[in-house]
Parts: sequence; C-alpha cells; structure tokens
Amino acid sequence: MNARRDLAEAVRELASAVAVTDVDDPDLAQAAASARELTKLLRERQLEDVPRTPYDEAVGATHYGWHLDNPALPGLTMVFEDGRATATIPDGLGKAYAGPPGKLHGGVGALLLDVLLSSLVQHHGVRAVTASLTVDYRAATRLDVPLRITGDIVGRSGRKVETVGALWCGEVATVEARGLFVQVG
Ligand SMILES: CCCCCCCCCCCCCCCC(=O)SCCNC(=O)CCNC(=O)[C@H](O)C(C)(C)COP(=O)(O)OP(=O)(O)OC[C@H]1O[C@@H](n2cnc3c(N)ncnc32)[C@H](O)[C@@H]1OP(=O)(O)O
Repeated sequence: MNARRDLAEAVRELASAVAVTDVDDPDLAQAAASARELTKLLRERQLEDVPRTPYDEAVGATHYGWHLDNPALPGLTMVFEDGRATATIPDGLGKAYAGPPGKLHGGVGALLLDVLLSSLVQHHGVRAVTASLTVDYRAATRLDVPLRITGDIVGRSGRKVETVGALWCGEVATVEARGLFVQVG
C-alpha cells in the first residue's frame, strides 16, 4: 500500500474510533490537539482536487479503484468479470458510517451501489451520469462485517443504460438498486 492510501485508511479507522470513543475529556482534548497538528502538517502542501483514478481507466479493465485515497468516503475496489461488477469490503464499514444504531446508514449503501453501477457502465465504454437511482432497503446492513456488492447491466436503449445491483451481507441482499445512466458527451 502506498503512503497516501495508508494515511487515508488510518484516518477512516480514526473516524470510527472517534465516533464511539468513551475516553475522558482530557484525553479527548489531547486527541483534538494532535488531530489539529496533523491537519496543519498536511495543509503545508495541498492539491487542487482529490487524486483519483480517471474514470476512463475503468474501460475494459479487470479492476477499478474509486476514491481509495479519500478518507471521507469508503474507498471501493471493483472487479469486472463476464460483464458484471463485484466489490468486497472484507472488514465491512466502521461505526463512522452508522445510521440506525449499529447499522449502516442507508445513504452509504446507495452511494456504494451508485459507485459500482456507474463504474460498470463506464467499464463498458459508455460515458454516462446517473439519471435515476431507485433503492430498496430489504434488511438492515450490519457494521464491521464483510460486505459484497454486485451489479449488472440489464438493458440498453439509445443513450440509456439500465442496471441492477445489490449490497450483500452474507447471503442476504440488504439493499437493492436499479440505476438508470444516461450517456453524456
Ligand atoms: C455530473 C456531471 C459530470 C459530467 C462529466 C461526464 C463524465 C462522465 C464520466 C463518469 C462520471 C461518473 C458519474 C458517477 C455517478 C454520479 O455521481 S453522476 C452525478 C449525479 N448525476 C448528475 O449530476 C446528472 C444530472 N442530470 C443531468 O445531467 C441530465 O438530466 C441527464 C441525466 C444527462 C439527462 O439530460 P439530457 O442529456 O438532456 O437527456 P434527456 O433527453 O433529458 O434524457 C435522455 C433519456 O433519458 C431519460 N431520462 C433522463 N433522466 C431521467 C430520469 N431521472 N428518470 C428516468 N428517465 C430519465 C429521458 O426520458 C430520455 O429518454 P428517451 O426519451 O431517450 O427514451
């Protein structure tokens, strides 16, 4: 793992630790001061935008990584095989992504599905944006357990590409989505 990616992962771990820490106020104050010191160090040199793998690199690729270096988002590595996309999150998502107590926020599930489905469309060489994403929450998604995401293209007409996907917790599809992507440019 490169240094930038390692830092992003460390900050994700930190966010989940902060979200549920129960240490005393002096320790919280010390942690806040340390965090601000780090922010100061990292602001010494800043880029214009978040570094990311260009979408074009998903075209025909076997793997594609999304926002792996951005700690504010759950980075995702996708695998494309036989026209479909899958991704696994081996350690699951931490408590920083909680919605209902102990469970994943629904918007994060929708985000992951949008990322996977849009990347799948791009993988097939179609430059497209999300026009519509319909999400069904079938069961609560647990935190800190392995997750899997799958996606398929189910139709194409003119500029429109229809997709379906699911977020899996074990054998249970906890979130299902239908995404409509419209070709641009
Ligand atoms: C953000 C900009 C970046 C630009 C750089 C591009 C870079 C590409 C690289 C990949 C990028 C990654 C993307 C990641 C995934 C996001 O996060 S994308 C961000 C979220 N999405 C957006 O911001 C999209 C905003 N919406 C739009 O730009 C426009 O509404 C759209 C979707 C391009 C459509 O507008 P349009 O080109 O004028 O097309 P329009 O004629 O209205 O519709 C075409 C067809 O789609 C249907 N349609 C359109 N919208 C809908 C809808 N909501 N429901 C049902 N049908 C619909 C129409 O009925 C029509 O159907 P037909 O009549 O052909 O049968």
